[in-house]
Amino acid sequence: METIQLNIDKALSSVTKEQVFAYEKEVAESMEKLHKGTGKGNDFLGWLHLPSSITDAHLSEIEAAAKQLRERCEIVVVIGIGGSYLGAKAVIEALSDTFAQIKGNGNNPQVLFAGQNIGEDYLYELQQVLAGKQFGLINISKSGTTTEPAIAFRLLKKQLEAQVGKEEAKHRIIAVTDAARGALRKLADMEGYKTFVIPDNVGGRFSVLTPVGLLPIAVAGFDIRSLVSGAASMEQLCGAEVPFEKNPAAIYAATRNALYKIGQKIEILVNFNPKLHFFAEWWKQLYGESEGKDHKGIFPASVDFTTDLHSMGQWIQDGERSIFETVLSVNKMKYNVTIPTDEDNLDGLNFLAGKRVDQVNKMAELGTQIAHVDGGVPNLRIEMPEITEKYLGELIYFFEKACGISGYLLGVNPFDQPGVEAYKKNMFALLEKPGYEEETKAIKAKL
Ligand SMILES: O=P(O)(O)OC[C@H]1O[C@H](O)[C@H](O)[C@@H](O)[C@@H]1O
Repeated sequence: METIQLNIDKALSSVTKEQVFAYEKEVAESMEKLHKGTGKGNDFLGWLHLPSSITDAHLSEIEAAAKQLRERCEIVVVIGIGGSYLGAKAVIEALSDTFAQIKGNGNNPQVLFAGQNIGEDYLYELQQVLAGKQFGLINISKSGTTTEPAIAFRLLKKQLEAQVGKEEAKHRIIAVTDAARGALRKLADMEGYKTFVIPDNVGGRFSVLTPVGLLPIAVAGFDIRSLVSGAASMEQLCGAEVPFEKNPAAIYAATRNALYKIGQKIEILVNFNPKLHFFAEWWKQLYGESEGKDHKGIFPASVDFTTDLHSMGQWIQDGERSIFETVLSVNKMKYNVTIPTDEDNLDGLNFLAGKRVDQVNKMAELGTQIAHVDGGVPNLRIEMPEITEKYLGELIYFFEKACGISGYLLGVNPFDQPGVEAYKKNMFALLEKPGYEEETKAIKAKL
């Protein structure tokens, strides 16, 4: 059976296999911390066995709720930020027709996003798109108190109720939030919205395989069962009992930590397929929030190739040698486009006539790998047979498991994010939120 494959051969000019394998014992200890729940942040390990424990009944409930929205709505707006946004966005973008918003999307509603920014023009333009349309809302917030989605929900709830009335609006709003806490839970219970629970022990950035990701993905018309089963097969392949050298999550965690140790402090997730752009955004939150603390951590960056070879390519080839690349490589394209021959051949490209576009892309990929490795950029490669729900599920779990191991190797708590509160505190102080009087005074003195 085909699965995603990790290959670290082209990183081994910078670190030796021995340096990677020297992590075997520490990886085993990290793995034990995860599986026995004895490490830091052990109240957030609900993602570890999530794929294998999702029940058929739970998936059916999500599918039924998705069906309700699909039947009533031509547009569904998913409201959320961070972990309550990026997983669904990543999977939907990866699986969708790139031009679905122009072409239409068959029987599927358009899925749009809000609450992931505080862009006034973004919200205005979204409201204009929704005017006169049959739309619905999925409001996602684990804490139920995050400002960005709360502002978006306030606006769009009002608009929906104005367009279809309060009663119908109730059937078009679904809330995904904590079982008991937070303003969104209170509001949903008061208004009588259908709700789904984000388990207490699953942090936002690890929540894509809960209704946080599964509901929007199902609304968009994709197969959540296949996504979950891909993740479940990776749960086995990255299990605690799988030996170090055969365990892709263990090898990835060890390699990136070995590279970090020798000064490669930036990891660039590379794709050669624009559909994976938002997968990298999801990955950046996963690794950035998990590892960037105590003044430590690899900085997770991303590029889309070949696009960014024409902008960032120079830096990567020739800039400071503090980076390594992890390339997401997709074997098989969905469609077949052949380069035509041209009588005049003014562009000199007739040597490519008859070749598929992807053949050119693959040679760009190979050429880039060789150039970057020659230029001193260690290269890890993850091969994906094709972009399907199953392989995305595998990739998601692989990165989650490796992230847990890697965070423990680094010596941090991979499951908290205390640093993100600093801007919120200042923003509330500047906006003179009741209860922030002291902070307001203090921050105004700094202006
Ligand atoms: O789901 P929510 O509670 O609204 O949180 C949404 C996001 O914002 C927070 O500030 C955190 O940095 C993220 O880890 C989280 O995923």
